[in-house]
Amino acid sequence: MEHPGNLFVVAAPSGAGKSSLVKALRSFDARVYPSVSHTTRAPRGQEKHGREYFFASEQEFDAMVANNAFVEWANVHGKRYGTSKKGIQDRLANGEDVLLEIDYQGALQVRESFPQAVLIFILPPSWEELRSRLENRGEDAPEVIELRMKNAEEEMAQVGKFDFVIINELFESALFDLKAIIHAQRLKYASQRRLRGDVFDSLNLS
Ligand SMILES: Nc1ncnc2c1ncn2[C@@H]1O[C@H](COP(=O)(O)OP(=O)(O)OP(=O)(O)O)[C@@H](O)[C@H]1O
Ligand SMILES: Nc1nc2c(ncn2[C@@H]2O[C@H](COP(=O)(O)O)[C@@H](O)[C@H]2O)c(=O)[nH]1
Repeated sequence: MEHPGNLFVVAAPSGAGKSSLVKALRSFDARVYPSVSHTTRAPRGQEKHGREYFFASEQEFDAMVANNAFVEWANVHGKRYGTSKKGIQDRLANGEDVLLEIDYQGALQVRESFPQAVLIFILPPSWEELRSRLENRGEDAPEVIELRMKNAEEEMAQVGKFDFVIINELFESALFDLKAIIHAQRLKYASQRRLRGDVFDSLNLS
């Protein structure tokens, strides 16, 4: 589907640091809109409905699937997560840049509907560091951490299907890489033509 906004998809195993990177990115770049997903998992800590996620019951999620309301959805770590069409289509159509923070299954589904989406994978620097980040975050029970570490093997095996890979070792360096990818995408001909059509027109460029 063609649309004027850029669509960025960031995937990573749980704990690699994608939420932290996207949050930091937003403090520099208000032009990129992070989509809020629906999930059947329970809220953690300070999470608020409509801010981190729309928390849905299994029945509510089933109804959205039946109504074809999702661009993508997947089972991740035993719960369901999905990106609603409503949340992103209008923004993209209005020329806004949208960023999805989702798992690899969802990312590959998004590519089917939006072939021009930019798929970015975040890797941790090591297995030890991934475990230590999950443990130090202090949000998940030990059995949940074990499940996420186990699932990370399958997730990381998908890295070659992505357009860009960022290794999140030093946070500032990974953030720089993320900003660079977004900036490069915005500098592409089609994006510039959409944003700066007046300049192209005045230069008599088509
Ligand atoms: N470069 C880094 N160095 C050290 N710690 C980091 C780095 N990046 C993120 N962290 C920390 O690692 C933990 C996990 O990060 P975060 O919650 O952003 O991961 P995530 O990939 O979004 O996980 P999930 O998919 O479960 O939401 C957090 O406590 C965060 O502060
Ligand atoms: N396919 C999708 N995956 C999603 C979506 N929203 C989040 N996620 C991924 O789920 C896991 C776990 O997240 P957590 O908040 O419970 O730690 C993580 O990999 C997210 O990226 C979505 O809409 N679709």
